[in-house]
Parts: sequence; structure tokens; C-alpha cells
Amino acid sequence: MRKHEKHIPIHLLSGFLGSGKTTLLRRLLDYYTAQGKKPAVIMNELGDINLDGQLVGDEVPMAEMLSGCICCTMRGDLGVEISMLVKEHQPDVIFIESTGAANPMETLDGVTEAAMYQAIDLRSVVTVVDGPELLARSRDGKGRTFKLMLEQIRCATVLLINKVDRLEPEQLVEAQQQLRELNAHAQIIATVRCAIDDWSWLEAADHSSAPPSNHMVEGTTINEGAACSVNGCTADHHHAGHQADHHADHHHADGHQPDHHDQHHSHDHVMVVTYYWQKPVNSEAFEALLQRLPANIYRAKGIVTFTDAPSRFLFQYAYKESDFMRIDPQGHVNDVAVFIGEHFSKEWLLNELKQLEQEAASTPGGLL
Ligand SMILES: Nc1nc2c(ncn2[C@@H]2O[C@H](COP(=O)(O)OP(=O)(O)OP(=O)(O)O)[C@@H](O)[C@H]2O)c(=O)[nH]1
Repeated sequence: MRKHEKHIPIHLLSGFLGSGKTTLLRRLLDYYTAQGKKPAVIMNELGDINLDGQLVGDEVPMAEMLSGCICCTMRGDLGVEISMLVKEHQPDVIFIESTGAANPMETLDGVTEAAMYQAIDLRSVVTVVDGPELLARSRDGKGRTFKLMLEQIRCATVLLINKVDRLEPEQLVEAQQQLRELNAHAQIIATVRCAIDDWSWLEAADHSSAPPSNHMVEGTTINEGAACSVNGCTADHHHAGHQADHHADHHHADGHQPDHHDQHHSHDHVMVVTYYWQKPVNSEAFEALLQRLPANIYRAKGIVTFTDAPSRFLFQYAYKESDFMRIDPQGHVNDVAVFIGEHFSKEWLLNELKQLEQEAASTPGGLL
């Protein structure tokens, strides 16, 4: 790397499954493109498909790191992906959206490792916190998921407390107090759908005069006056009992038709089940299934065709709330559903999904 080479600011988006990282990413992309700047994105998913990528415009350069996690198995690849993005697109800024299950300290290590030989500079770690979920889990106060959430909060330079529309005013105060106790330095911003009015923190981070070699893990500040809490981070760096096979046992990029009910990756204690739909299903029956998913399935998303609606839909489910958006994907995209959680019964889930397909197929009427 040449001494006076311009360093590209990098922002790491962290936060638990379904907290709103992609929602924030879209806002960040709009913010930069409105200023005539060129943002680029690295998206990391545990599964082998990137559904969130469907929500990002084709004009945004994007590298997908699938079937693994940049905090561990794919850590070495991160530098390569950054290098390719920089070489091909010369972006003004890069956002890395990590998987909700990523250990933030390990991810930070990965980014800063890459910064040693790339002209990049990590400027902020933005952790999106699902407000209602933080309160619910802190009442219970245990479990590996909660611990991971705490680590993500402790390592942030900016904390977005999101889904405030689902909090009473006194609950918002309680959640803000919890965040402040966990992280004394980060700026805390309360948001609904990650809508941000004041972007000064981002401008300050991008224009920080910190020498490029002083990256965060060495304990320098990101914004003046907003010290990075990384040094004080008490994150557990061990991947205890981590024996997951992170590599998908099939790749559909090669034209190979994926198996119907499919592989199961696990990242640490988190399981991912990917199901490729063979048939359309009834929309009401599908919504009913989402509502009766067990509490240990936190997150689901995918693309589905309904027998009773004229288009395909991108669906999102996080903690009992579901959203459906009409889509018309470019190129060949399978109908697929990804479920993420802990210790849930894969058999139960696959049976339910197959039953939906069978019921829809045996109901007279067919596709609209
Ligand atoms: N009620 C409510 N829903 C929200 C808010 N922000 C995001 N959502 C919804 O929460 C779901 C998850 O949002 P995403 O932005 O995809 O979350 P994510 O963190 O990127 O999810 P993963 O990448 O799967 O971990 C979507 O259905 C969003 O529409 C909010 O402020 N309030």
C-alpha cells in the first residue's frame, strides 16, 4: 500500500438477526447516492442465498460472501473481496453487513486484518438493536443469544435502538438505559425502520482525521469525543464447541438444481434451514404457519409464489412480525425459504412446509 493512498472508509453493520441491518443499509445507500457518492456493499449470509441483495439496487457494487461467516470461516476471504471491490469499482465508502449471528470482535479482527494490506479504514461499528427483543431477552437474562446481543452492543461506536414503534415510551427509556450501561461511549439513536434525521455522526466518522494506520482495535477514536469501546469489550472470543460445517454441500450457481429440502448449516449455536419450494402455497396458510413458528425460530425470509396472488413475494419474518413485498427478480431465482434460530426441530418445520404445498396442490382453483 502506498503511503499517501486515499483510504476508503468502511462501516461495519452489526446487530442480531432481524434487528434491521438491511433496512439501515438501504437508508445509508440512499444517503450516499443522494450526495453523488458511490457506496459499495459486502453482504455476508450464513445460508447460501442472499435474499437481502434483492433489496439493494443493481447499481450498487456488491460482493456476496455466502455459506459462512466473516467472523470465522470466511475471514481470510474478506480482504480479497474488499480488494476486488476497490479494484473494479473504486467506491467512496464500503458497508459490510455481517450476519446477525456473527461475533463482533472476530469480525472486527477480520476487517482490521484486511486493513493491514488494503487501503481501507474502519470508521464505525453500527449495531442495530431490536428494542422489544432486547427488553424481552434481558428479562430472561441468559442464553448464548443474549450474550451475543450484548457483545454486539458493547462493540458498537453507534447504537441504533430500532423498532421503537413497538415500544411504550417508558420501555424506550428502559432500553436506552440498558444500552448506556452496556456501552458508555457509543452514540445512541432511537429509530423506527432505521430512519435517521441527523447524519452528523456518519460525516464525522468519514472525515475523521485519525491516521489510517490507527484502526479501532488499537483503541483509537472513531469520532472525536466518541471513543470506541472496543478496548473495553468483554466479548468472548472463543467459538466454544464450534464444529459447524460452514460449506454448503451444493452450489446452485453452477446450474445444479438444489435438493428440495436442503442442507442445514450451523454457526456456533445458530441453525439455518433452507427449503426450496417445489410448488406455490396458499398465502393465508403460509401466514398462519409463520405465526405458529416456535419462539426459537427468530428469523425467516425468502421468496414464495402463492396460489391466490398474481406475483411472487419476498417475505420477511422476525419475532412474530411478518412483511410481504411483491417482487419480480431479475434472472433465475428459486422460490426459497430460509429459517434461522436455535435448537428447533428441522423435521417439524420441513413437514409443515411440505404440508402447505400438498394442501395448496389439492385445493381446487390453482394459480390466479
Ligand atoms: N415494526 C418494525 N419492523 C421493522 C423495523 N425495522 C425493520 N423492521 C422489519 O424487521 C424485519 C427485519 O428487518 P431487516 O432489515 O431485514 O433485518 P436484518 O437485521 O437485516 O435481518 P438479518 O440480515 O436476517 O439478520 C423486516 O421485516 C423489516 O421490515 C421497525 O422499526 N419496526
